[in-house]
Amino acid sequence: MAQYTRISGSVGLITLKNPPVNALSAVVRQGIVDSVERALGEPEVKCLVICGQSGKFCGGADIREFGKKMTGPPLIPVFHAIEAAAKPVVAAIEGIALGGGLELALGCHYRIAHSKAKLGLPEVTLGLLPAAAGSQRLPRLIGVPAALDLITTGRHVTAAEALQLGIVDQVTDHNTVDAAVKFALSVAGQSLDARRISTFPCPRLSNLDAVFEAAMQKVRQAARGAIAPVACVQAVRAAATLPYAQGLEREKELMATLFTSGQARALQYSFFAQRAVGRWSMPSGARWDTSKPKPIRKAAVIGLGTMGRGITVGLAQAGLSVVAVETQEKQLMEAKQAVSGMLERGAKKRGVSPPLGNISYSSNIKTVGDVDLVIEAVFEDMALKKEVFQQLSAVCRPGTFLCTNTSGLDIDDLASQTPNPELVVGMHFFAPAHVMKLLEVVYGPRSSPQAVATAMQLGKVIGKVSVAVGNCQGFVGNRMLSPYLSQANFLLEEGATPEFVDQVLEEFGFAMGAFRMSDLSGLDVGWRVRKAAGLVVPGKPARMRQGCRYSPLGDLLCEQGRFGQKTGSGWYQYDKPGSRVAKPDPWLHSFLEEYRARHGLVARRIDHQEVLERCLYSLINEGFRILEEGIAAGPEDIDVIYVLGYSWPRHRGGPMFYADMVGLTRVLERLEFYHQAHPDVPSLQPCNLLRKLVASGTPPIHRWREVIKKVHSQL
Ligand SMILES: CCCCCCCCCCCCC/C=C/C(=O)SCCNC(=O)CCNC(=O)[C@H](O)C(C)(C)COP(=O)(O)OP(=O)(O)OC[C@H]1O[C@@H](n2cnc3c(N)ncnc32)[C@H](O)[C@@H]1OP(=O)(O)O
Repeated sequence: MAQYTRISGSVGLITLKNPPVNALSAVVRQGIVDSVERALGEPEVKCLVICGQSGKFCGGADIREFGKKMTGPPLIPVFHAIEAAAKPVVAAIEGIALGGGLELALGCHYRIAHSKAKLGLPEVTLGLLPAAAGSQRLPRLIGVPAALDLITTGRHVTAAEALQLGIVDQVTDHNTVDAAVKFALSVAGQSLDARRISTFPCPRLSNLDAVFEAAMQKVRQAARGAIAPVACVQAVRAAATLPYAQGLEREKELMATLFTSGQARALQYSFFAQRAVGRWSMPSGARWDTSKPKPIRKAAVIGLGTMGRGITVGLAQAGLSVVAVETQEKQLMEAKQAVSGMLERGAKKRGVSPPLGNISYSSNIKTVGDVDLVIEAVFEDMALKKEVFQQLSAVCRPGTFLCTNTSGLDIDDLASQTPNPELVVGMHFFAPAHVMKLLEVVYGPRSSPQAVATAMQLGKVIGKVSVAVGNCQGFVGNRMLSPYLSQANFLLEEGATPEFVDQVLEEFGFAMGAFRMSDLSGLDVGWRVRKAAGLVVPGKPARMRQGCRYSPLGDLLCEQGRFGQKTGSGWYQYDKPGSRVAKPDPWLHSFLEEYRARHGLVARRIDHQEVLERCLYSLINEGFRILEEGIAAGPEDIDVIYVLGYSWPRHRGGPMFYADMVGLTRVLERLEFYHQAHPDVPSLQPCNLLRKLVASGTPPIHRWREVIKKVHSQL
């Protein structure tokens, strides 16, 4: 709702009340209309102030209303009524003014912001554009280049930047509503002719075409197929070239296309999924709301390689006290320098001082005796990790949580090295660990709910989106990647090239195709895992292992020392080791031809559809297996992992959302088709849960949990 009160005798105060972020629901919109009408009708009222309850101005349109039948007054006429008012209206911006919230403020005659407030038009991140006249008012207020930047990126700006850009008129460190009331009284009675943004001409640009061409090129490059950023540029162009009323028409037309698009649905699903993963549950019934985390004040990181350094930076930046341990003196010195450099660069960016004093370095593992939690980040080798866990069990005080940063090793096996396996969880960070948002928190069968709650809470403290998953080979992300990469390899055997496979996957929206990504991560990583699993038989490049089809192509490249970017060659060639520019490699093409000839394989023409379906549907099929086994609690967990950790295009929601969009019946049919053609590839065999979902009438994704529950109860 919106509450109307009178303060200081002559000020009408409208307070938006719709927790948690005062979103502009139908009731709130109606409340604003009624309050404005009332204030304008009261002769004693000289001016109005609009604010939000609980220190939050407004988080924008109510996203939960999208996709439902629209009721209540639409936003544009509401904002026009405010702008047309004959009495000054001042927005008192505390906390947030985002999307429709900022558009509401732009409809007001003046804007006063608290110094800690954040403002922005993030609609593009939801697959939309600021279609409550934001795309038309903002360029008129701050000029085209700055408006293009804010609207196409959706970034939030601080109150200080908003003041500099001219979005707000004043910034205060004190009570914002008081400041706004004082300000409103000071301007009451003055002419409002120069305060109605819709009447402003858009600031002229001499190089208008060049500015818009450059903006379009920039968003097309960054968008990887997303349509909203392109529409945002088009809407701002309308503001720059058309009268306001016509610009609004164009804004509406562009919004109509976006509003009902699959991309908007995917991005809005992603928004809620990212928040839903915090409400984790385990198959035992333990849940986020019944498991209390222990506060972590002091943590230790063991092993200061690339991952350990990033984790140390993340912990120190979040204000924790960190003991950073590396037993090799030379490596310790290098790590200290690297960590300090990262902290200094990060602090410079944020305009704060680097938290160097939060870290103490040591080459002795015995120095971790008084910490609350340890994150072991030594080399990915089970024997080494076990040794470290045994040492930690001896030196840590009772109750210390022992976490391992691993991308796929057995958490339970490691837990068995300690007398308190309930205190052990996996924390799978993604490189670079201080930058990437994703954290897989992996619980073993003996991990206690409190250990999981503590790791999830710690993830939140250090700014990660944490997803709780069960223990299995590769956990969720890497386990699903395995059939995807296998299919990519099989396609090469059958006649495709790495360039073609990557092109198809990149056109789908991945930042990198399977082969460019493998070259970046290092081909030796998978080679080591396959060796440990007994799949690599030197000198035996046969195409079957343990009764299933196997492609030894990656192993053969590794045997030649082709580990990817770091060695200057892999699936592609590079100018020098470490170079990032992948070039097609004639050597690789002849190698593939010889390989096919040696195995009696005849290259055939493979089309886009086959590449996409075989790579993606096998990955999705593994996702259904993961849900069936209870390794992930719901499809949102998998989708968040893929969007944040594996560059799955956000505007496609994630693999499970994509399956829902394609249609489960279609996915099932195509998997059956490919499995018939390749009966020796078990990952193409449709899993039970997928069949069950189709048999139960292909419910929409938000109802899959009901079917999953039934499957689990029958196990
Ligand atoms: C057929 C043709 C039709 C064509 C035309 C139709 C047009 C009709 C529509 C016109 C509208 C156009 C223009 C306006 C559009 C918008 O305003 S879109 C929304 C823009 N706003 C945002 O994107 C802000 C989103 N929110 C956030 O970024 C963050 O939530 C936050 C505000 C910064 C707060 O962050 P934090 O404190 O970390 O809390 P969270 O956990 O993120 O959120 C707390 C809960 O609040 C829920 N929530 C947040 N924002 C909204 C919202 N705008 N609407 C509804 N709910 C919101 C969030 O989901 C959390 O709840 P839970 O999910 O239950 O945890």
